[in-house]
Amino acid sequence: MITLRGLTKRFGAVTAVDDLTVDIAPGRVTGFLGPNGAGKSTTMRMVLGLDRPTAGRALVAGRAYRELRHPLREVGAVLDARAIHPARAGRAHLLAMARSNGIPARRVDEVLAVAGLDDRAAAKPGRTLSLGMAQRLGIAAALLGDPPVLMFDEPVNGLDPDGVRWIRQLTAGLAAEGRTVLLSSHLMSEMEQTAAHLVVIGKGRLIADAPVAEVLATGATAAVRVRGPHPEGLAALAGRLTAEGYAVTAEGPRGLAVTGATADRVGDLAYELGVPLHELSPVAVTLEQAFMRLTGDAVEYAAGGAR
Ligand SMILES: Nc1ncnc2c1ncn2[C@@H]1O[C@H](COP(=O)(O)OP(=O)(O)OP(=O)(O)O)[C@@H](O)[C@H]1O
Repeated sequence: MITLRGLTKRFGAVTAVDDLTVDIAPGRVTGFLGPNGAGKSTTMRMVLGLDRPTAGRALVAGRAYRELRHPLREVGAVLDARAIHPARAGRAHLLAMARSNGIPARRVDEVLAVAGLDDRAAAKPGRTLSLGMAQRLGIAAALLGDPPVLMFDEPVNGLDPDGVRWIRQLTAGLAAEGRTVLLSSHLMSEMEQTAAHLVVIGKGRLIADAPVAEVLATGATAAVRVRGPHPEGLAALAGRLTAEGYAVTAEGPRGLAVTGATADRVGDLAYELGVPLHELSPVAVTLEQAFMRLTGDAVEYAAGGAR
């Protein structure tokens, strides 16, 4: 279990993480979603004691990282797969880690096997590893202490389809063993098949904490297209919808696009107002749109922007 309570981190004028309170439960893969700059990495760094919270707490199994007696056995993480020793071979790196943490050397072979690194790959110096191989080595290191809590920052970044499939199977297996598994991503589509539960943040704030299906449903029912023969009737309907807090845009004189409302609600209001409709259809939104809608004005960098 990872417990965040009022977790806040400021860097000068920038509030990277803003009063985040959420529990990351064991036994399922939780996707940690948010646009670039949302504060995902900073949150993970605070869980690992690499950044100190400005306020609030980040706990693993009820304790701050620095209070953990055997940190490697409590939480494993890959924050930056490329942060590996350039000259040292993977196996030597893992052996050194094991030795300094009182973990038996045979565990190195176990985690290399789980990570799908054969003897040849494990003998290569870090700088010669592909990103996919470096990811696997990072994951092997995270698993070394057999920890009940695992955190991977953007684990799918730069992986080929086989690598993506492998990450999915691995993380599902780790969760099925009862571990807490937190994976960050800025892509909703990526998490759809990987995570069971989503924690969505934007500008450091919690936006959603719900099962994947629920988050998707929020987006999928959120747009409705309306057509009717009488522009004045549609204008009245648009006024009523706006008054109820829905976003309405005109699509020509005889059409409306309504965001945030269900087709049922729009249909009921049209009936109440006596406005005839010729079309009332939920608009299928893509996962990315559902995500953008959720994060809304919380997007710090527009799509296709910097970083
Ligand atoms: N050491 C730092 N000093 C100053 N600002 C920082 C520092 N680390 C992060 N930030 C800022 O905090 C905000 C959150 O960054 P963070 O890296 O946690 O977001 P993220 O959701 O992980 O995004 P990304 O996927 O792009 O890494 C950003 O505005 C970032 O510029």
